Amino acid sequence: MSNPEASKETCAPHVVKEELMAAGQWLKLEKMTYVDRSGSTRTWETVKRTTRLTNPSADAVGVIALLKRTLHKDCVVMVKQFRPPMGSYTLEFPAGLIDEGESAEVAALRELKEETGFRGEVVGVTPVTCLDPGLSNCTTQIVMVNINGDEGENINPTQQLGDGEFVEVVLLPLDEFQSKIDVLLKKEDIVVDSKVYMFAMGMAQAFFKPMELPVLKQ
Ligand SMILES: Nc1nc(=O)[nH]c2c1ncn2[C@H]1C[C@H](O)[C@@H](COP(=O)(O)OP(=O)(O)O)O1
Repeated sequence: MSNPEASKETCAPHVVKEELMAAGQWLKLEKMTYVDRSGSTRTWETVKRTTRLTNPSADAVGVIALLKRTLHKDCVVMVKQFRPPMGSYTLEFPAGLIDEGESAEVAALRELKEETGFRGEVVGVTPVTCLDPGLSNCTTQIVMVNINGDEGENINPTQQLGDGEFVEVVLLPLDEFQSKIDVLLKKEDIVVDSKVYMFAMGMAQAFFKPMELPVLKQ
């Protein structure tokens, strides 16, 4: 199939100018001027964090933490908190900004301990991923963590919350993750993070779809 737009392509798109429109302590709004692939100069309004680090990791980490306990189902450790930009409570993975010089793995274990009290062990990490690239250049790395729930400090976990932080820990069984989230959403005025719900749908497919294959139904 021929693409009429292809004949207009003259160059690789690139940013030529970033102009500050407004700035606060944590965020700034910029007007970015860029050249698109047809060679036309255009602008784009962009939100950026003022806290962007010089190290190569992402702005923030999200933590998929699995709590593993003897004689219990594996649970995903979630956090519920009031988020001012949403004007409501949200259901999210534990998360937070990466400090200068910190790796994503170290930041993940620190944030998990602070927000939930659990001590975990890293089992996987994503590359730097974008969050909402039409709005912002904000990035995150998602870190997979296992928690030995039979271990001393994980039996009675103690949060280490800062001033103004109010975080409720919510444990949801991994094998019913999506349905338990759906129950919470029906019961409470709460918004779920898209990463969480995508993970839940993926887990539901992984758990239940194989059983729906005709060959396994007999
Ligand atoms: N966009 C923000 N506005 C603020 O007024 N304050 C903000 C913003 N982003 C971060 N912060 C503050 C809030 C905390 O005091 C620190 C650290 O946040 P952290 O816990 O690392 O991240 P979140 O859990 O995502 O809030 O930054």
